[in-house]
Amino acid sequence: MNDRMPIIRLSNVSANVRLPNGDKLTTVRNASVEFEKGTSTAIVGKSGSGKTSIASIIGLLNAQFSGTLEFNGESVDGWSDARRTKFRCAHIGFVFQNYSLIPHLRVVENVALPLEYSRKYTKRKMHRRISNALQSVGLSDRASAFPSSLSGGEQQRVAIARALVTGPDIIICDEPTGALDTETGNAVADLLFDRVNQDHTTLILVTHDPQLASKCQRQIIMERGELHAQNDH
Ligand SMILES: Nc1ncnc2c1ncn2[C@@H]1O[C@H](COP(=O)(O)OP(=O)(O)OP(=O)(O)O)[C@@H](O)[C@H]1O
Repeated sequence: MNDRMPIIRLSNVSANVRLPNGDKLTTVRNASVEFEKGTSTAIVGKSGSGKTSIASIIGLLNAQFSGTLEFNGESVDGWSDARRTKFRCAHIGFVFQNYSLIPHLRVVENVALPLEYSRKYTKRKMHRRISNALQSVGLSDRASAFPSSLSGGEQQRVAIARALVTGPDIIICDEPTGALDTETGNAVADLLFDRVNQDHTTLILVTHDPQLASKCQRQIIMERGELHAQNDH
């Protein structure tokens, strides 16, 4: 891996969706941005400005876009679904606003999912990684619980454990604290920033919350699908 190269680079990325009435809506318009390894970036902007859309593209959850997306200088153009999934499992942790936990799986089984998809861990290594991930979010004692018996903050911490369990280079969070009270939200945010500070993880945070955004090294504003740099500090 070349350290001088941005870990993520978007060049002229645009995306459209087709509305039920047949009209075309541009969700991301000509976005060009780079993310350096070990940095934190907030993507802020009004509801409907395209934040989730661009996060989904960067997280390889949506392949329907034009322009170029590169990881460590390699374009994902032409990657098969299998290649995208493999890369996502190995390198990207995604935290969704609504937690997206599987309700009929216990906490431990939810956290195990990315390890199972990647198929490269022995049972023993999986067990160790899951224990460490649950410990890091303070939920070791809830491993056997089902998501419905947990509070919102606990469910979001499980979602973060699931995103962290593979030791990803990149964490993308879509409103990770949106459903949480301030104190719980701060605790969840601390977990994410710890990864940036301790492991040089690259954090991309989609948020409405100016206080959370201000904890990031850089803020980018989205307006009607366009990205605008805000500040670097
Ligand atoms: N699959 C889809 N079908 C129709 N419209 C869509 C679809 N996906 C996104 N949109 C529209 O595209 C625009 C951008 O949506 P997006 O979810 O990216 O915005 P956002 O900034 O994340 O909003 P929020 O802060 O409310 O989550 C919105 O107007 C949304 O309604």
